[in-house]
Amino acid sequence: MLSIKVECIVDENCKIGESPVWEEKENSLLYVDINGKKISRWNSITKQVQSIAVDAPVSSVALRKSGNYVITLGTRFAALKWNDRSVTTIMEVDKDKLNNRFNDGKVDPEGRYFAGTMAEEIRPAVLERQQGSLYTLFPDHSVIKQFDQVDISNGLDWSLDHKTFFYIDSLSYSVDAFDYDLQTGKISNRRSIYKLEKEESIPDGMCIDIEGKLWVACYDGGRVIRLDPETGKRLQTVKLPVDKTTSCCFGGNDYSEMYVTSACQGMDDKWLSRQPQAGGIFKVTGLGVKGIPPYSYAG
Ligand SMILES: O=C(O)[C@H](O)[C@@H](O)[C@H](O)[C@H](O)CO
Ligand SMILES: [Zn+2]
Repeated sequence: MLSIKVECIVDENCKIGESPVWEEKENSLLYVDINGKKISRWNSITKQVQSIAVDAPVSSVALRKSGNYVITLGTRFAALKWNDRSVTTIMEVDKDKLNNRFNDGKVDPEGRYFAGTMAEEIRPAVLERQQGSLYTLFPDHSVIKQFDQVDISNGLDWSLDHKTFFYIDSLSYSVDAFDYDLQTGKISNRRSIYKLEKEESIPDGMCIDIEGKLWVACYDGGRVIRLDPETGKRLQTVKLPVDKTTSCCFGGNDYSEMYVTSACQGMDDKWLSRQPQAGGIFKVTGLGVKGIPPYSYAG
C-alpha cells in the first residue's frame, strides 16, 4: 500500500499561484503568481527559487521548443527570455475589453498555445460574467477565438489519444469535454463530463495522468480530485492543508510526483493564521500514477 505524502516545497504566500509546469531540462518547476506579477522557477536539486517580475498579471507559463518560455501577460501572449529577463509581445487579444486578463493556458500536443480570458475579479470568483473567451495561438503567431461567453476560463488538457480536449469554465462548476481535431486545432461537440459536488467547490486547474484520468484542483475545496472522463466518476480525493488549491501538474523523477499551486488572496487574517502555508507550492508523492511531460510551444 502506497502512502500519500503532501509536502510544502515553497513556503511563500503567492497571491494566486498558478500554472505549474515541469521543465525536465532544468529539473525545475515553473509557476506564476498571477496578481503577484511574477514567474518563478523552483530548482528541485538546489531547492532555490528564481523569479522574474513583470508589469501585469501573468496567468500562465509554457515551454517553448526553441528554448525559453511563452507566457500570458495581461491580455497578451508574450515570449519570455529567462536570462535576459526580457518579455516581448507576440499577440494581443480582447483589445475591446479593458477590464479583462488572461487566465489559465497550456500547450496542445501539436505545439499550439491555448489560453482563455476573464474579467478582473472584484474578489475571488466575483466578476463581470461572460466576458471571457478561449484563444489559440498557433506556431505562426496567428490567433483564433475558439468561443466566447466564458466566466472564468480555467483548467485545460488533452486526452492521451489527442481526440478530446478537456476544459473548465470555473463558474459552470463542470468539467467539460470537446472533440479535438489535432490537425486543425479546432474543437466541437461540447459536453459536461463531471459536475462538482458542493464540498469540492470551484473547479480550477487540471492535468491528465498516464492512465488518461483527469486531476482537478478545487479552489476553496482544499483538494485535488481524480476523475474518470469515460464514466464521469470521481476515483480519488487528495486533501491539501490549504483551501485555495488552484492547479496541478506532474513532474519530478519520471513524472511520478504531483505539484500543486495555491492562493491566499481573499483570505482574512483569521483564515490565514489557520493556514499559514496558503499560497505555497506543494509536492504530492505516493500517488502510484505518473503524468506525462508538458508540450512545448512550436512558434
Ligand atoms: O486561479 C485562477 O485560475 C483564477 O485566476 C483565480 O482567481 C481563481 O480561479 C478563481 O478565483 C476561482 O474562481
Ligand atoms: Zn486557474
